[in-house]
Amino acid sequence: MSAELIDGKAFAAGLRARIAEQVPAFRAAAGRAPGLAVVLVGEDPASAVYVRSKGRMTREAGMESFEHKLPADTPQDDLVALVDRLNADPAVDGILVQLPLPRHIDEQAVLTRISPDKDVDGFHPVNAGRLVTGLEGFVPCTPLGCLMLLEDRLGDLSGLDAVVIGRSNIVGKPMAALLTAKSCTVTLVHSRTRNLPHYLAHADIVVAAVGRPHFVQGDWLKPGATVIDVGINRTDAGLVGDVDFDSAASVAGSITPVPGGVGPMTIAVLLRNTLVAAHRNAGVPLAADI
Ligand SMILES: Nc1nc(=O)c2c([nH]1)NC[C@@H]1CN(c3ccc(C(=O)N[C@@H](CCC(=O)O)C(=O)O)cc3)C=[N+]21
Ligand SMILES: [Mg+2]
Repeated sequence: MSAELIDGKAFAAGLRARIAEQVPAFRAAAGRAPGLAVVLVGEDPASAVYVRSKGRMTREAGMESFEHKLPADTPQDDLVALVDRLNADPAVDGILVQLPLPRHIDEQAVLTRISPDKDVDGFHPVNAGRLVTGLEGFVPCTPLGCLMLLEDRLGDLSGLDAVVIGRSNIVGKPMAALLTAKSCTVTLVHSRTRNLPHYLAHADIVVAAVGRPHFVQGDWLKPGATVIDVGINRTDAGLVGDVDFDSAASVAGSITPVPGGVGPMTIAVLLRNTLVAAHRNAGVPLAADI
């Protein structure tokens, strides 16, 4: 191992502390706390763990957490009706509907129902459009967290070659848009890409979001590259990323671990987006950029 570790867990703790520092000013100006509503449908144990830690960290930051747990067989209309009530509730600044949803529910029908101004996940097509056109909106938490780690490590990203692996709406596509906005030369590769190592050989930045354990090999990387591993794969050996950590760490300049890398950033950015939403929704300017 010669790469430096990018400590996402520590960075996320610092970000949450900076958010918590700004909450009292919002409370004083608005007369209420910023509020985040989290909706969980069904009993998926991993989802239940995430939702619990989101609630705890929301409260630790001084914000209000509204948790809605619905049975797995909840009709889509009931879920949509709940989203409508949360859209109309002035105590709720951000709404997160935990994914994946049970199979009988049309995910897009639910996500597009969330008011774009409360869409702290940044999954609504209006916010996706705002991101690619450079308008103010909400950016999905995982790619924004990756960008924060990259800028902390590398400073100005302008002119760097970036390869994003994976083209999901949640990570790959918004990540490519963010890096493009930061003037990187971005290549988006995916499962149908021929000769993936060809593209990686030139990449100063690699963001891996493929959902395949240990997929990215160290000998594909440019020596000194900065590697961000978005993968959360549960295997018999525990939680592993999309990057083959041991081989990658001997070639990369710096690399995020799994766990302790991108995952904690996702929740910290969710709190950041919620604080930003609260200020926008209440018409209270934010004192400092976070
Ligand atoms: N509407 C919605 N928004 C999401 O942002 C969302 C979602 N649905 N569904 C599930 C995925 C997954 N996700 C993670 C959040 C934190 C960690 C995290 O904190 N991971 C820790 C360890 C977790 C563990 O040990 O299991 C780490 O990587 O160090 C991981 C994954 C948010 N998601
Ligand atoms: Mg793919």
